[in-house]
Amino acid sequence: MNIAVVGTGYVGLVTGVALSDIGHNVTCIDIDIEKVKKMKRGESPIYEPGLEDIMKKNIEKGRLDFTKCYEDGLKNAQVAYIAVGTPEKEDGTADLRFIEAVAESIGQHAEHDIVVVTKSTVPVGTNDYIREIIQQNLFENMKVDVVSNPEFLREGSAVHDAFHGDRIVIGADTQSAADTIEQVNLPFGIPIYKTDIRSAEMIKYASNAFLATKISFVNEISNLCDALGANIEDVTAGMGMDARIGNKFLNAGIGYGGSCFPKDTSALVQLADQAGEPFELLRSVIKTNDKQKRLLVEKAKERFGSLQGKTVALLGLAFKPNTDDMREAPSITIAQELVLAGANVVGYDPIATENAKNVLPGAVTYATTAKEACQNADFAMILTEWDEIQAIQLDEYKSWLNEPILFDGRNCHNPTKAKQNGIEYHSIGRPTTQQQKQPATSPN
Ligand SMILES: NC(=O)c1ccc[n+]([C@@H]2O[C@H](COP(=O)([O-])OP(=O)(O)OC[C@H]3O[C@@H](n4cnc5c(N)ncnc54)[C@H](O)[C@@H]3O)[C@@H](O)[C@H]2O)c1
Ligand SMILES: O=c1ccn([C@@H]2O[C@H](COP(=O)(O)OP(=O)(O)O[C@H]3O[C@H](CO)[C@@H](O)[C@H](O)[C@H]3O)[C@@H](O)[C@H]2O)c(=O)[nH]1
Repeated sequence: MNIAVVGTGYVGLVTGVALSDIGHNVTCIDIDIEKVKKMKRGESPIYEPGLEDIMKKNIEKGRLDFTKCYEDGLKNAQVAYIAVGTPEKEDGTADLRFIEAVAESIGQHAEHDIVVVTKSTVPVGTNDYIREIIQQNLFENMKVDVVSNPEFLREGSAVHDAFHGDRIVIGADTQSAADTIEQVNLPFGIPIYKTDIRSAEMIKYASNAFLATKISFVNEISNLCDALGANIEDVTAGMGMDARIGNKFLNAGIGYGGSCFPKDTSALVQLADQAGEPFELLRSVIKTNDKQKRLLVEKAKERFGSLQGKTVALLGLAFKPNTDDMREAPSITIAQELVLAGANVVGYDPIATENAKNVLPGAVTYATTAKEACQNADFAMILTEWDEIQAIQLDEYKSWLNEPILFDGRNCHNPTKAKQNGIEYHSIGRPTTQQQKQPATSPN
């Protein structure tokens, strides 16, 4: 099938590349001309493991192309995917201005019947709005169907997820549109779930809100473990053995970040308010997450009294491993709090440093290796569990840091081993080594 994909960010580019890899002819449209030039050369503008190889392969096979021009991109397209950003507005609602612009452009340039598929995460009801905008902009009367096809890929494993996702959700209000998009996706061999448009839109928000809730829940439990002397890893291992709970997405840490959970939880809270059904649980999830992002700095302040003049190495800056994405990374809040407390902050990330420079406070300096970040630092904080950072041996910290003090926001190391290595080790929901704790006198 001939397909246009509008927007070539993390979702659009991966979608375009994956659709071309299963045999479709794909033209990706983006307004960013520099990006388009780069992609035409087979270079990915984002860091996503495995993406560039498949991209190059399909460009060479003549199935994948890039353009800035809607007219060219839509000329032969039977299907057009919308994959532009839906960032958070100041009031927490989803900003639909990129969606509106794309819908207008599709309406203005569509030359024949077309199925428009929304991959972007959009509030319930938005696909009706998209259809309206397209129809208002059409030159002649042609058939435009809209389909909600939310995306569930995770950054860092986006290529794997595109080919091995758990489900493909297709929300349509005509059988023919649903069938067309089912046909497009059949070669992936992923289970397809068909429903109506509004339910499909809601599945996306509900899924992200549920996953965010799981993380805030486990973070609250980890803080209780800290206070009561239990170990969060043993607790989640025991919880996860219950098939109804499941053992995934139970890692306590420094809060969720990224381009999706923070904005999508806020958007759903706003949507719920507008619908007259306030979502108090989700409000608490967000509040817990904001608190959790500050936890490591609170622990450091408790340990040192004052952080004035202390040098801190931040290891890992991206919101999760295997991505260069810094959107809503907990490292932003942590670096801000540390700078505010008078600390000298040295950051290191294997991939995200250039993006970090745009969002971290100007006072932060950057190292090119973890070792360089730690040398002359009074303590280190692990913020992103990159393989490379997890692989740093405890005795290396001991030789690099001024004092062997480590705050591990991702529970990468074993507290017992840290103690054996003479490291003062603070982590999330697990015993701190080399510090006296008062035993609780009564469980009540
Ligand atoms: N990033 C993820 O992991 C992820 C996963 C699932 C769903 N989503 C959702 O997918 C959508 C896209 O997210 P993203 O992270 O890929 O966004 P992104 O910001 O990385 O990319 C958006 C792209 O759209 C382009 N663009 C903007 N306006 C345009 C226009 N008028 N015409 C053509 N191109 C235009 C931009 O230049 C940019 O390249 C969002 O709604 C997001 O919530 C994201
Ligand atoms: O047990 C866990 C799992 C994740 N996280 C954090 O949660 C955030 C999000 O992680 P993850 O979900 O792996 O990455 P994303 O790329 O943001 O993917 C989420 O957001 C996407 C955009 O909507 C969806 O498509 C995906 O299904 C959904 O997992 C990161 O900060 C992680 O560190 C935890 O703290 N503990």
